Amino acid sequence: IGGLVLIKNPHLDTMEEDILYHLDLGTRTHNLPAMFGDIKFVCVGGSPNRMKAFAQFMHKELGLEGSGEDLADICAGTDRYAMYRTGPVLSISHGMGIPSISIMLHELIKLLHHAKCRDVTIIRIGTSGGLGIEAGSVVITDTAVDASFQPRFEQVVLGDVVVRSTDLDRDLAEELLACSKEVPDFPTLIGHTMCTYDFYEGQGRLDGALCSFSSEKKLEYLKRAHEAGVRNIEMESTAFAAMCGLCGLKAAVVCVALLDRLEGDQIRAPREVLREYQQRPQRLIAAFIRRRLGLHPPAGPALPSSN
Ligand SMILES: O=P(O)(O)O[C@@H]1C[C@H](O)[C@@H](CO)O1
Ligand SMILES: O=c1cc[nH]c(=O)[nH]1
Repeated sequence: IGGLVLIKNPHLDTMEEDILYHLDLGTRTHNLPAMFGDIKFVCVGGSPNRMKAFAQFMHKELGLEGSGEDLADICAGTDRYAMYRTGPVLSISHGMGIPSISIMLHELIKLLHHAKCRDVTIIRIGTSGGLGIEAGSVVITDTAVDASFQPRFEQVVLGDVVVRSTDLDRDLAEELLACSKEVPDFPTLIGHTMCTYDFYEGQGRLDGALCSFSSEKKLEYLKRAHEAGVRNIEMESTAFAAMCGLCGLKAAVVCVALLDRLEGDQIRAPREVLREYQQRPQRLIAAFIRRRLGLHPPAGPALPSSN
């Protein structure tokens, strides 16, 4: 049925109650359609403070009443994830890495299903390591690939490896690129995003507690990734693309590059610079949501708060 979230689990219908444990929500304890039925945009990102700042920023960008400073954490009963809503926008943290985002997405997707949400667009706003691009550039992912540059997400289910595809919505990526013209003070590009299971060895870094390869091997790997079309590296996009795609959600990944990995491993930019980088995907997505809602022209030079 048009626009509804598809749940690919026949067991769910037989359950009298569904407890979304890590979100501290449930079908018996909460009226999910009343709380979330009108949500149209879901934004996710690793850090709880970033997602709070994004919700507060969106509150202002949507011209809603009040400062937005007092938005409450809907998942306050648990400290696994943080969730905020303002207008039709839901903002949720997912922690670091595939296991963490995948638990959150199982429960979030069921939440959107129980709430009978329709036509939801979901966007990951994250940070990443760039590949051959200037620090501070924003990458809109066309294809999420694994550490062998393949567009697949492998999950072990009952001891067997299940392979899922990682397609993202092409039109949405193009629409986001078009919106980037409204925030011209940083470069935005479309490219492949490589998703790994680790920040250090898994991303070819020489500066972890363990390292089993030479700096020549590292550069050879990163250059191969670049030749395969990879423009940035992070740790959630394949699982995010696979799960959202299977459940019929239009999904996008928009990450800022904190450094160029062809130039180094350590993130050396001052905290203030990193904070401003983190705001870039938020500003692009705010422009996108405003445009979708017909709130033209863009608001003044507002910035998300510093998280
Ligand atoms: O959304 P975030 O900034 O958490 O995304 C990337 C990938 C990992 O979660 C983390 C590593 O620093 O940043
Ligand atoms: O290099 C980086 C920076 C942020 N996040 C990553 O996963 N890698």
